[in-house]
This record gives sequence, structure tokens and C-alpha cells, in this order.
Amino acid sequence: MKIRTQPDPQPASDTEILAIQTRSLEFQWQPRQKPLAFPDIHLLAGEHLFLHGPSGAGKSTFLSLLSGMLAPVTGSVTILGTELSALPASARDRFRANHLGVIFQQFNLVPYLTVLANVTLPCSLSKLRSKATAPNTDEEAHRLLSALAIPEGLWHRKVTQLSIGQQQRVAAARALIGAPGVILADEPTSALDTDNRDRFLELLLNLADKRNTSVLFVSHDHRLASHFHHRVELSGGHA
Ligand SMILES: Nc1ncnc2c1ncn2[C@@H]1O[C@H](COP(=O)(O)OP(=O)(O)OP(=O)(O)O)[C@@H](O)[C@H]1O
Repeated sequence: MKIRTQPDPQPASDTEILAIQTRSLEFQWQPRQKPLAFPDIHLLAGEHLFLHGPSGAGKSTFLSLLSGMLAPVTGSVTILGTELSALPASARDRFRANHLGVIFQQFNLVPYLTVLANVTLPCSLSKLRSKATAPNTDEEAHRLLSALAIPEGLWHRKVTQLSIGQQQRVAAARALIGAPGVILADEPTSALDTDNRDRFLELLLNLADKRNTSVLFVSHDHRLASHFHHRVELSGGHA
């Protein structure tokens, strides 16, 4: 795999917090397949990284490794100082619920729940995120939904009654609630037109900045790169 990594990697100083660090990461979907190899990433708290690559280059696989949904064959993933790749699956799940906000291509909202119930869901699954929004989780959800331009009249509707652009912003509110240290976003803007896509990115990154949350954003659309501090290129292939 040919990879353009971040230029001039510098070790984090004592006062800087590394949000994401990967080393020599490889993953194999099939036993006889040559493993996919991934770039070394080092992202400080509050920094935003754009991960670009064509279809099949391994972007979704990489995000699954970073979120602990998959475990690497070799190499390590360290998120906010915890080596995720050294933990058993149950501990990785707990870590993800506490520290990661994830936005998927299809948003993965729960269709039978209201907008508000979808946004507050991570706080039901994580004591840490519930504590971060205490004493009133609903009020924090209201603040996020307002900031992401979801009208109050929609907050008690089922998410399936919202437009795609609105659902996408609800997914962003859900990822941001409880101030997780890292947000991983997998092509969440693919269904949007240019104006809505740029507006969504601005809203997401502004809210992340206010919380010192790092965002790793995956897309095949290289025009989005200018919104980010760093860019990493996956060009497909194997180790
Ligand atoms: N569940 C799976 N089982 C076997 N191989 C898989 C699986 N998921 C992905 N792959 C293979 O791993 C490689 C990388 O796939 P991945 O989905 O990570 O790419 P991607 O860059 O996210 O693609 P896209 O932009 O089309 O979503 C591809 O060759 C794909 O066929």
C-alpha cells in the first residue's frame, strides 16, 4: 500500500496529549490474503485529520481498527493513552462507548427512537459520558441539536421522519454528546450536495474545537481536505 503520511512527525511534548497513535498496523480479512498495511498516525488532542483514498483502499477497515471493532494482526492502536489493541474485545467495546464518537456512512440511528432519544443514547451506554452531561443530559442534547440547526419541532419526532441531511446532523450530535476525546467519521457527507456538505463539516469541526475533540474523517472526496489540519492518503494494495 502506498501511503502519504503526515509530514515531519514530531513527538508530542509533555503538555500535549496524543489522541490517536498507530504503529505498523496490519490487518488480514482472509487467512491466505496478504495483509492490508496502514500508515502510522499521530494526532494530538483537538487536531483534525482527513483520510482519503479510493474505494477498496481500506478506509473503513482502518476506522474499524481505530475504534477497536477489529483487532490488528500486527501493530498497535493507542487512543488517548490507552493501547486499544492490547485489550480484549469487551474492554475495547467499553472504551469505545466512553471515549469515541462514531459517525457511519449510514448514520446508524435507531429508527424507532426519537431524535432526542438517539442523541442521548451514548449517555445511557456510558457512565462517563452521562457524568459529562450531568445534571441534565437532555439540555446538553438540546444545545447540540440547536447548534447543528435541527429545529426544536423535530426533537420529539422519530428520526426516520427527518431528511438525510437532518439525520446526518443528528448522528453528529450523538457522536459529540458527553465530549468524547475522539470522533471517527466514515463518509458521512456522501449523500449531500456541496453546500450542505461544507456547512455540515463546519458545524461538526466547530463543535469539536469547542470540546478539544479530535476528528478523523474518512472520505473519497479530496475537495474536503482543506477543512482539516492533516491529510493522510491510502492508495490501496497490501503489505
Ligand atoms: N468483511 C470483509 N471480508 C473480506 N474482505 C473485506 C471485508 N471488508 C472489506 N474487505 C476487503 O478489504 C479491502 C478494504 O475494504 P474497505 O471497505 O476497508 O475499503 P474502503 O476504502 O473503505 O472502500 P469504500 O470507499 O468502497 O467504502 C477491500 O479489498 C475489501 O474487499
